[in-house]
Amino acid sequence: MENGAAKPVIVAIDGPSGTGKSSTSKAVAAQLGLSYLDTGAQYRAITWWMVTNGIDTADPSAIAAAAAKPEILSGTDPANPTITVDGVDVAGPIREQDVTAKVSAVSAVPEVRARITELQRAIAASAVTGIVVEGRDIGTTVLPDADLKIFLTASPEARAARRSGELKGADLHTTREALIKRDAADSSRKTSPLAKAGDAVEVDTTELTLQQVVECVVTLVEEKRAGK
Ligand SMILES: Nc1ncnc2c1ncn2[C@@H]1O[C@H](COP(=O)(O)OP(=O)(O)O)[C@@H](O)[C@H]1O
Ligand SMILES: Nc1ccn([C@@H]2O[C@H](COP(=O)(O)OP(=O)(O)O)[C@@H](O)[C@H]2O)c(=O)n1
Repeated sequence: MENGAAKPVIVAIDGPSGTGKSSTSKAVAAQLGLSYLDTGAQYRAITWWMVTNGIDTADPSAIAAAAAKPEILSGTDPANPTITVDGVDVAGPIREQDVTAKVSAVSAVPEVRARITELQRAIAASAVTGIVVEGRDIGTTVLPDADLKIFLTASPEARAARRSGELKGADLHTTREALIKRDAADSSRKTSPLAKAGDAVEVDTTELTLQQVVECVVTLVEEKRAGK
């Protein structure tokens, strides 16, 4: 590139819930001076808007008809990621149980995916040094030309234990069942399901600490940058 500026690096991190996507992506982006995008937060935000505005989330045609209405903005600083809908900070409400239970149905609607995918591509294209984008379909659909694709996995037991640790008072068995149900819905939808891209590096995080996962991904990014 001109003036010796490094080409922006695009990193896609996909995988099911509780595998460590958000924590890993934020840490990798901070360490490497890259932007960070939590695409799950965008799907949660549009779901929150549907619920708040009385849209029947069991009716795909009602969701499709409203999909263009909310304005969703994501702040991409890994030290302070933000999410607003029509100017309202929804970082807290989008993690509530009701939104979590409905997000798979809303995000399965093609009109919702088209809208959010367009936003994601625009954000990635404007990242000056590069970006770490985490979700379910980043390597397969949103950014198929990403420089590096990672697919994180972990046993359902480890994932449920991590999630129940976050949700105060959450029962391990109920959390595990809810995760498995959401994985199944996300993996079986027609449009852009949760899937590992053919050229993604799979990392099983069950027995790894967060720091080990971060080091592994940072090393892979540096190797890519060095042209290895
Ligand atoms: N390798 C790991 N070992 C133990 N706990 C982890 C690991 N990676 C992430 N966590 C913890 O598990 C929880 C879920 O991680 P998160 O990054 O939100 O996963 P995801 O984005 O894939 O749903 C968080 O509390 C996080 O601190
Ligand atoms: N790229 C993405 C990211 C999330 N999603 C949807 O958004 C939901 C919430 O994603 P999330 O990353 O916040 O999930 P958790 O890791 O918080 O469990 C997922 O269960 C999917 O239904 C998606 O369809 N595509």
